[in-house]
Amino acid sequence: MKCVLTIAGSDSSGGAGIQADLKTMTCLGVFGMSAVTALTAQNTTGVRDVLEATPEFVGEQLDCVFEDIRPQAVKIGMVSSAPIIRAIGAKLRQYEAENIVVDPVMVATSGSALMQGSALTALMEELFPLAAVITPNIPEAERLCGFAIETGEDMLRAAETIGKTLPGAVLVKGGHRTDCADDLLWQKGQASWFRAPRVDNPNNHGSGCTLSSAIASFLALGEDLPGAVEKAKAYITAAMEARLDLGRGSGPLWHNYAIPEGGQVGGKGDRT
Ligand SMILES: Nc1ncnc2c1ncn2[C@@H]1O[C@H](COP(=O)(O)OP(=O)(O)O)[C@@H](O)[C@H]1O
Ligand SMILES: Cc1ncc(COP(=O)(O)O)c(N)n1
Repeated sequence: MKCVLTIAGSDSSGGAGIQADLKTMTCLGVFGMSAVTALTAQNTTGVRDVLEATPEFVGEQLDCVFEDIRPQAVKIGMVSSAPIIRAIGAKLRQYEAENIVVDPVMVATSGSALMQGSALTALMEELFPLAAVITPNIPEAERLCGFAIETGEDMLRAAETIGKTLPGAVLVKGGHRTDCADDLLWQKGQASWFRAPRVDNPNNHGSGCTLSSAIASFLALGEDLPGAVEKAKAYITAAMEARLDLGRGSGPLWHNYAIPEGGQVGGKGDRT
């Protein structure tokens, strides 16, 4: 069994954060584990409140996981403060964690800030150097490269600018474009596009969380990075095409689209 750890925030509405990560991992056939950095009181319309874990408690969760069940990949999502980020960096170095995917979550789709302003420098200094890949969306990539991104050409320049500062790779996600949903991977000086038509579905709550945990899952299963991105992209496109429509705001994806209606176990079981 391949095991994957998510280090992220909890989303009470179940579509993003830890909940999206564990659903994704389960659907992709790996054993999911979690270290919770913060509780959020949120739903599809927005984030109402955030309660951070202490850095010490985040560290304790990581000790418990690594001392017992070693993950073959780690996904990092919402990490809201510099002390929490430093605690995570120290533990991941101590345990020589591998296949680390960092989703630099800054602002929720609904517009609420999920990271303190002062935490970005810590994220860049402590966690980016450990990452096999970082996965900024367009607004996050704009903050990292310092210029506006509108076209594919801009994405290429941004990926190159950000990629040059990293030992690992960068995947600039195209979910915020209006003409397509193409993502761009920049790895070792080489660019690869992962293209997909835009799915006409306003429900994209948790799409970045889902993509990054799918990449981590496929890395744990033995794919190389381009292979993991390709399979993760196919998974998220299908989960979006399944057109779940829940909540009053931007709703969640249907992670379980490949599981038969009624569930895999029990569900519509025949009773004779
Ligand atoms: N409407 C859409 N149609 C198809 N793919 C999409 C759509 N919106 C987002 N995606 C894909 O979802 C993934 C997450 O991207 P994005 O929504 O930009 O991340 P974030 O949630 O961090 O803002 C990417 O692979 C992106 O291309
Ligand atoms: C706890 C938590 N983590 C991350 C996100 C970002 O979600 P999205 O993928 O929609 O940007 C979120 N809304 N809540």
